[in-house]
This record gives sequence, structure tokens and C-alpha cells, in this order.
Amino acid sequence: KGLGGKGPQRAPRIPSEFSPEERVTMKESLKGAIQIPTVSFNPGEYNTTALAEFGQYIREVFPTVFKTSFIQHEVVGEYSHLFTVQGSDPSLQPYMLLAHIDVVPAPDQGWEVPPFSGLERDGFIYGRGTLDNKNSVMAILQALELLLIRNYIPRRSFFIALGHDEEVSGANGAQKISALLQARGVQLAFIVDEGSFILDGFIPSLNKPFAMISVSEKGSLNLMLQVNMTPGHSSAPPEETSIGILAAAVSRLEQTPLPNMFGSGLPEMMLQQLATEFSFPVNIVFSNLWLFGPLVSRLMERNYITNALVRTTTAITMFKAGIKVNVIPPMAQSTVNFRIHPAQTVQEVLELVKNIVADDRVQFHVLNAFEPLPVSPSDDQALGYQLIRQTLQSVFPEVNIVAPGICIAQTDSRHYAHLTTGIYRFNPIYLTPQEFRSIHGINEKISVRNYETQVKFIFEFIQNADTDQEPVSHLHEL
Ligand SMILES: CCCCCCCC/C=C\CCCCCCCC(=O)N[C@@H](CCCCN)C(=O)O
Ligand SMILES: [Zn+2]
Ligand SMILES: [Zn+2]
Repeated sequence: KGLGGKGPQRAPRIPSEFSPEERVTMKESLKGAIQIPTVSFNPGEYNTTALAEFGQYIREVFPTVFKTSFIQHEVVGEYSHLFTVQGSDPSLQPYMLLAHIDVVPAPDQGWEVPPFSGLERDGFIYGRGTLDNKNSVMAILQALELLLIRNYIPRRSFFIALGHDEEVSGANGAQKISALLQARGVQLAFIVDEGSFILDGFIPSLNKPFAMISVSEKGSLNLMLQVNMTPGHSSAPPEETSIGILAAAVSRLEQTPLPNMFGSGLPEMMLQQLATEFSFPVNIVFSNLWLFGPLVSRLMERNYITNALVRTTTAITMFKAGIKVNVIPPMAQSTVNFRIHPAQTVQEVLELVKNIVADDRVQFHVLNAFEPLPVSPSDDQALGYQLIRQTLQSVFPEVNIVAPGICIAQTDSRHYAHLTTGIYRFNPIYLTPQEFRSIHGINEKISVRNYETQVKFIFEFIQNADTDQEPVSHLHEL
């Protein structure tokens, strides 16, 4: 299954073996990157000093990348970086590797070590950005640096785009890079971005890890609900206040989950592909979803992570009301963050929400919205998907399950959707449910081993992408 071909690769293969000195350098470089607090607070509100420092830092630790004649480096939107690596064979369509430099804030509370210390403990490097997503920023540039030191010359051109505001929209980074590439007439064979992992321990009855390559991404809707009422003296209150009305409205939303969409897409495909890995009777259940679909969909709802795969989720994230203890509040506002399932649209979610709230006194203001992303191909012809599979086989021979999935969060790749039909969100590192909770949470950390393997994966991936082989259909025996 997968990549077949017209002939062998032309360039000799460079083995992904790194010296002890190189291994020390790569982990120290990651620690240095973590120590630069490139925090995004709000759209347009970033630590610009840190972002500028980060730009200098990558020049220092990856000198070969910056001095190689066939690599063009551009700073876009002041702090984002675009590298154009010119391949020797213009007949091969270029691809792009994405990552982001910025991180979400990390107050010290609850951390075992300060979040911007980059300290190493028990084989782990701690800090904000170690999983999301400086690991990728550094691993991509590190792998390229190591390849260039070994006199590597790529055949297939590729881009590396490092956004500086992914955590707050991507409007000044990814969107500007995307516009630049579009103006240059670039069309990409595929994109690889963050957004999924080799999942370890996410499905209770599956006792081995599996690689989930996210081929779609949920949309989002940030909706502000507002209630205005006549203010007055609290000594003679009305029957209902703006706070009471709005609290009841958002409570109805929380108590009424949006429809379970299981049966209309990717999670079913994923479970069917995983079915043979389970023992009886789960294998029978997953391979006969036409019969057991309703049961499985209810089971998926019970866990908050798998629940996010089967429906548009509702999260009440902000509530603001009241101006003084003895004043009937004139206004109450609440913001609700919906993550939209790929089988629904922003408009459909809005209609459902209005029907659930069912109160004319509540006004709805769409703050911003983004439709779910189309499903990228994962068949034998899908070059990006097959290259990830192929590289997984050699770097992680112990991982023998690869399945397409949905990214439940948003990534910068959504801003490049008009440049390619193949967007694959996948980080080549192991992730446990506990580590999942550390992303945007506390004690985010990556094992040195995981990071080294991520560098190795990219080192091999870049070479695999040089093949003049094209994906071919799997020929079934007659
Ligand atoms: C049956 C197996 C179930 C597995 C379920 C999935 C496990 C989840 C695995 C990985 C998800 C991690 C996603 C990491 C990427 C995070 C990207 C991010 O934080 N994006 C932000 C962007 C905000 C943009 C401004 N609106 C976000 O989505 O909030
Ligand atoms: Zn991220
Ligand atoms: Zn994030």
C-alpha cells in the first residue's frame, strides 16, 4: 500500500544518525527557544521583544539554514518567517511545513518548574511551547540544518512557514504568508502542520499507540450573548434581571449539547480502520457500525475528548455583568465558544443555538467565525498522507496503526486552504491524555527522546518527499 514508483531516488540517502554532540546541541537549542517568552495575549497583543529575539535566536542556532544559497528567508508581518527551499527538480510540486513561534500565556502557579525556564528533569524538557509548538519550529529547522551540514540538496522545493500569532488568529502571520504565496502563484502538493499526535492511552481497550493524522479541522464560532434591562434600585428588584435571563440562557446551552454527528464522517472511518486491533467483542462492534453505530456514538459522548470528535462543542468562556451591589444590572454579556463539527456549518450552528435559547430578550453578536475545513484525501494517491505513513514506518516501526482523524482545535493551516487540497495535521511524537491536558495547561513538557525522534522524523520526511515516485493505487490481487 502507498508509495510506488517509476524509479529509484537519484540522490544517495543520508542516514538519520546524529552524533552525541549533535544530540546535545539539538536539545540545548530547544531549551533556549523555550526560554524566550513569545506569548500571544490577544489579537495584535504579543510580546514583540521576545518575538524579535526569537528571530535573532534562530539565526544563531541554525547558521547553515540562513547562509545556504538555495534557501530564501523572508520576515513577514514583522515577526513571522518564510523559508523557500529551492529544489533541483522544478517538475516536482512543492510542499510546505508549518509551525508557530508564539505560545499561550503561562502563569507560574501549578508548574513544577518555571514555564519559561526550559529546565530538563528526568529526561523531560519543561516549558510552555514544548508541545505547542516550539518543538515543531525547532525540529523542522534543526532537521534542515543537519541535512545541509551533510551537503543535502533537495529535489522537491518546499516552504517552511513559522507564524507568530497562531494562538490569537494567524491574521498577521499565516494569513500574510498565505497571501504572499498566492500572489506568487504557488500551489502546494500538501501541507504538514501541528494538530495531532501518536496517541497513547486515549482509547481504553486499545493497548497500543496509534498515529492519528488529522485530515480535517473543526470550525469555530465565538458568539456573544447580551441582555439589556432597565436599571434601577436593588431594594425593589424586578422579577428577572439581565444577569438571571442571560445565566438561564447560557445554562440551557450548556445543558443541551448540539446534535451528535456520529455517522457522518471521519470518526467512523477511524474506528473501522482500528477495528482489527481490538479483541472480541470490540472488534466486531467497530467493524459493524451499521448495526452498532448508535451504541458507539453514545459511548463516545461519555468521554470529553471523544465527545469533541462527534459533535459541535459548546464552551461558555466569559461572563460579564453588574456595576454595583445595589444597582439592578443594565446589561449582561457572555461569550460562548463553539467548535464546529465538519458535518455542520456556522449558519446551522447559529440557528440551533437560537432555537435552544428561545428568548427574544437575548441578542446574538457573532464576534468571529470560521467554517470547518474540508476533508483532505487519505487514499493511496494522497502524496502527503502516504509520505507521513512511509516515514512513520521507518522511524516508528512499533506504531503499526495509522488512521485519519479530525483536529479538534484550530491551526494556522486553515489559512492556506486555497493553496492545496492536502492538509495533514500531525506531530510525530507520542502523546498521553495527561500530556494532552498540559497543552495550554500546566507542566507542558517533552521528553528528550520524543524531541530527538521528531527531528529524525522530519530529517527522513524531507528526504522521502524528494522521491520522484508518485503514489499509486494499491493493486488488489484478482
Ligand atoms: C479516539 C481517539 C480520540 C483522540 C482525540 C483527539 C486527541 C487530541 C489530540 C491532539 C489535539 C491537540 C491539538 C494541538 C493543536 C492546538 C492548536 C491550538 O491551540 N489552536 C488554538 C488556535 C486559536 C486561534 C484563535 N481563535 C485553538 O484552537 O484554540
Ligand atoms: Zn499550536
Ligand atoms: Zn495552542
